[in-house]
Amino acid sequence: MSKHQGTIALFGTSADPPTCGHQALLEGLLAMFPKVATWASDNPMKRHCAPLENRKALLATLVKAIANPQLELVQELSSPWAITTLKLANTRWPSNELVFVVGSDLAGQIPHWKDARAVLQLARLAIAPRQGWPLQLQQLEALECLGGRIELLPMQIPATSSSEVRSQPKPAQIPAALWPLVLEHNLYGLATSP
Ligand SMILES: Nc1ncnc2c1ncn2[C@@H]1O[C@H](COP(=O)(O)OP(=O)(O)OP(=O)(O)O)[C@@H](O)[C@H]1O
Ligand SMILES: O=C(O)c1ccc[n+]([C@@H]2O[C@H](COP(=O)([O-])O)[C@@H](O)[C@H]2O)c1
Repeated sequence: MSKHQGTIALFGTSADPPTCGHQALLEGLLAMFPKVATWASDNPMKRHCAPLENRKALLATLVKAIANPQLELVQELSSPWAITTLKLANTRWPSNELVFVVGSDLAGQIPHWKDARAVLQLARLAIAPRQGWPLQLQQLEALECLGGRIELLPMQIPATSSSEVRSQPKPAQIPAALWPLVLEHNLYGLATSP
């Protein structure tokens, strides 16, 4: 029996915009978990560029392009607060084990999230490696001190970042399937980039 049988991987993202890194992360999760749920959310620690409606549409397009029945956009889970998302997810899937997935750049900030201890109680935490953000022992210890049950995901994800795409056009970091929407709504200045 696979150790992840019955587990649902939860992956929330600002998706401002989704990059090839988000795509690789979702595809990596699909190889490991029987079900993956994703949604676009606002982040209380960030100022977003595109409205949530546009970011949701971009992520929905990426999900459609990945075309795997194990992957679902569950936008109803969207909240700036992980605690709210996890309460909704537990109500929706009361019998499944839940794993909240983040990149290693977020490991250090999770103890400062709203109701961090409760967040770590409601789901296990899976950490995907992000290039340039090596996990530090103190970060893992701080999470474990709060009751975190942590899994490190063996994945290789390209070093893309949404903020890099926003600060300078980086067409190669945008998944091919997103281009029609990006051009239609003239998002991120990419319509006019060379
Ligand atoms: N290239 C990547 N490698 C590993 N993890 C990633 C990568 N891109 C995003 N993530 C993870 O995916 C989740 C959603 O990230 P988000 O949508 O904020 O993208 P981002 O590139 O980090 O955005 P920004 O640059 O605006 O901070 C976070 O948990 C983040 O750590
Ligand atoms: O709960 C919090 O305090 C909190 C603070 C920052 C980020 N989050 C969540 O972290 C996930 C990833 O956010 P982001 O912006 O890195 O894509 C997303 O689901 C956010 O709602 C949650």
